[in-house]
Amino acid sequence: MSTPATASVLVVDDEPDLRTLYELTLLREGHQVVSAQDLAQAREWLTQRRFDVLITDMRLPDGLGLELLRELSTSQRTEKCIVITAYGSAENAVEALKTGAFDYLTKPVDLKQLRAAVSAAQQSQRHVPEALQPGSAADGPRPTITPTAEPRSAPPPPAGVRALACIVGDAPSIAQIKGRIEKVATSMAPVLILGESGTGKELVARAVHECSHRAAGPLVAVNCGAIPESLIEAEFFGVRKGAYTGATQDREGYFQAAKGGTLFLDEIGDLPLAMQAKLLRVIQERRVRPLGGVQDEAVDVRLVSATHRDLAALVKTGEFRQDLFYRLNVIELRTPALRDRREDLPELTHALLQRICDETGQPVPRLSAAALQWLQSRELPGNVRELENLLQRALALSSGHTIGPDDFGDTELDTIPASIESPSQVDPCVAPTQPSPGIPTDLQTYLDQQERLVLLQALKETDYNRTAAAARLGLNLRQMRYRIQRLGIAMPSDDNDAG
Ligand SMILES: Nc1ncnc2c1ncn2[C@@H]1O[C@H](COP(=O)(O)OP(=O)(O)OP(=O)(O)O)[C@@H](O)[C@H]1O
Repeated sequence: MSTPATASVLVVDDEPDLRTLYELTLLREGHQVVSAQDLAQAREWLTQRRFDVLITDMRLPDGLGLELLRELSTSQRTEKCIVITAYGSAENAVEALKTGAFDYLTKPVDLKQLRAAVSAAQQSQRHVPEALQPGSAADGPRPTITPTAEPRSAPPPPAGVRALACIVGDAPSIAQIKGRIEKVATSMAPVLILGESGTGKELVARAVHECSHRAAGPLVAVNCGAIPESLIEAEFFGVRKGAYTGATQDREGYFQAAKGGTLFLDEIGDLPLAMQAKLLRVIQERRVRPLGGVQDEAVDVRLVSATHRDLAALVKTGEFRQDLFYRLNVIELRTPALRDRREDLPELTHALLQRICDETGQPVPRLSAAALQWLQSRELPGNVRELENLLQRALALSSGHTIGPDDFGDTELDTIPASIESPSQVDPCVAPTQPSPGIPTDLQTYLDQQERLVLLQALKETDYNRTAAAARLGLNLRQMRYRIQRLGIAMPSDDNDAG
């Protein structure tokens, strides 16, 4: 097997000049390179020996480069494939990734990106025991690619195993998503995570990152719905000193901060249209230009996006760009709603209690059978987040070593005071009781509590329609969502943004 610095590479391109250029570039990096001018020659090489990386042009005289990818996949070979596509050909790039390409490059190929892609592909090759490696050069060339007994990938690294373990549950839908995370983690293909609020989309994004060869790099998580529109471009692409009054120094954007790692775009469905166009350009060109900058910078991130909204429906209504959707949705992962995996509730409850107590340093109480039954009887439309909130509340209210059904009290949505104006209705720890108005001992907590009550009342009165509740309070939907998230308000349904 190659040392980490040296990869064995097969380059397939019918243009002799380009072949030479790629070969020289990679040889200079210390890689071992052989080349082929068409599919037939490439197949011959592949029957003779194993490579770390295969770089192939999309269009070849005797067929499409994708045929090689399919053959390698059928034969369970582990070569990482990089496909070179024509400039602006989004369909080809997406098809290549869906066929299992590790990455793609667009023509004219930037040699720096070529080097980076080969090195990333090489790093993502998991260690395979020498004995399992196929393809000694003993046999002569044969026209088909040799299947091997080699598994497609070894188990994920320890951080990946830990991240997967954080996704609690044994339901088939959870087992399936974990399996898919492991499978997709080793490619550069963009991942789109879909699922209701509170179903663990962020946990899934983290697991994709931790299982990937980019795990040593940063994971930068961005809530696209919470950034004020006027700041969004600077936040994503960075700012050069002097770009505007107040820009007194260069500042990195999310793309720069995530270099070598993963950029997690949460609530991607809330990205304004103008920003969608800019994001698309960055994905296509793999370059960003900071605000006020004169030079583009190469982008080296893997994109993982998530949303609780129906992106395909947003595409239909023109709220989300189809071309961007197509680009982000190369690999789709769906997190199941809690109601569709009720069997996981006991295990989840136990794991969440353990986690909350670890964080607060308190002993883990026992959950009585009646308490578990009480939880089982709830609808829990806010999914695992709602379960977590309920347990937190029960822990705060329970006095003994056991949590009983009474410790859950009334659910918060049932206990909104008739009038939100009376401070006597709020927690006495943070607000003074009547008749003396006094002053709260923790102003921020007091204000948060007041804001929470106002929001809950507005939501309740509008049947939990965020748009209507926001209008009642003189807020826009973006501001409303931000507040709901900041204050951890569990919503009964995810589809109530409209009208
Ligand atoms: N399968 C799970 N196992 C353990 N904890 C979970 C699981 N799913 C969700 N959680 C916990 O529930 C809470 C909400 O999860 P997370 O933030 O990942 O949800 P989300 O789908 O991203 O929600 P939103 O769409 O509102 O951002 C977190 O504290 C998370 O750790």
